[in-house]
Amino acid sequence: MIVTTAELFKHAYGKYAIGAYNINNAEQTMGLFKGCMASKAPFIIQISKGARKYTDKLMLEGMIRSADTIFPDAIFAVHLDHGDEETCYDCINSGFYSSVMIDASHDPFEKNVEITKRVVEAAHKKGISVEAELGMLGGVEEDVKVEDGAATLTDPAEAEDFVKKTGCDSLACAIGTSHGAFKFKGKQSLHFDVLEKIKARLPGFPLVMHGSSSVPQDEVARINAAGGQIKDSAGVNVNEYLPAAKLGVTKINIDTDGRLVWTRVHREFFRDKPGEFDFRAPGKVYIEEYAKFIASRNELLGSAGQLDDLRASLKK
Ligand SMILES: O=C(CO)COP(=O)(O)O
Ligand SMILES: O=C[C@H](O)COP(=O)(O)O
Ligand SMILES: [Zn+2]
Ligand SMILES: [Zn+2]
Repeated sequence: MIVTTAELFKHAYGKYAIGAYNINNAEQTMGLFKGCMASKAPFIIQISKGARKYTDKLMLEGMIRSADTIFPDAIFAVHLDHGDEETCYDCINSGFYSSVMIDASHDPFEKNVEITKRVVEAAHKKGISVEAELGMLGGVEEDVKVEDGAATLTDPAEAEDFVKKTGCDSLACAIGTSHGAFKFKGKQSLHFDVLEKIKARLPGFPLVMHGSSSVPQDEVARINAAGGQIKDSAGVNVNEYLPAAKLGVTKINIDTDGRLVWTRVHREFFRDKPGEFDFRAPGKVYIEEYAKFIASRNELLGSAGQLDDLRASLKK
């Protein structure tokens, strides 16, 4: 069942975070649904602009509709990840997405407000939730690369002002994470001090953490042992997910880790079976491994086991 992110956040706020996972193909979709069903967790399917171009946006829509039929107990939102204004309107008008992200965080504050406000107006007319972003994460996004040192943490006073001015339903904040597999140099922690200040100014308001992959070092070691060359990678400490959730982070975005699972499975598979050429053989392994990974993340986010209680609360 497709619901809005606002409905998911209402149940999760202050208690646990909903995992937001990107999908691009059928194997990822199957693994995601299987993992969420095994761990009895609600979830958010994220669709990036890149994913919409990879096969076709309608292909993704078809896969998700089919998964919804195959797994009738699933409760999830369909969310556009890092949208520009035009893509937001396309998703809002599609009648399929239940949530969009307008990411104008690279524009000056007033322009970000202006653009976000327009998207909120269009989305709310159709009952669709809007995530906006303030502050700048480091690392690589689809169209932009934020150079080392250029990332800026979200200013709590600006965050309060921004939410009041735009009417957005949730806010992606920069609290020290970045996209991709190379987040930190050395050991670093999230900026819980900033998060606390944002929560104090926006009590009860759902916050979003992008760039939350943990980049498991055992996974990277296996990839490299099977011919990969991923150097100096580092991710978020998984023991910081729940403390962040208690401070109002209701959505935690994890994409890179899933790509690492894919890379490990396929590198090891073809290393060990060099004569194999049926792509379904490694594909099957990947679906099961991705499902296991998703279930393990839902446990860490606290969303595991919440499905029945959420279902009951949605009926009220
Ligand atoms: O924020 C993300 C998607 O919007 C994903 O972040 P990661 O690169 O850490 O997985
Ligand atoms: O934030 C970016 C997400 O990880 C999606 O990545 P993508 O734009 O390469 O699909
Ligand atoms: Zn951004
Ligand atoms: Zn992101």
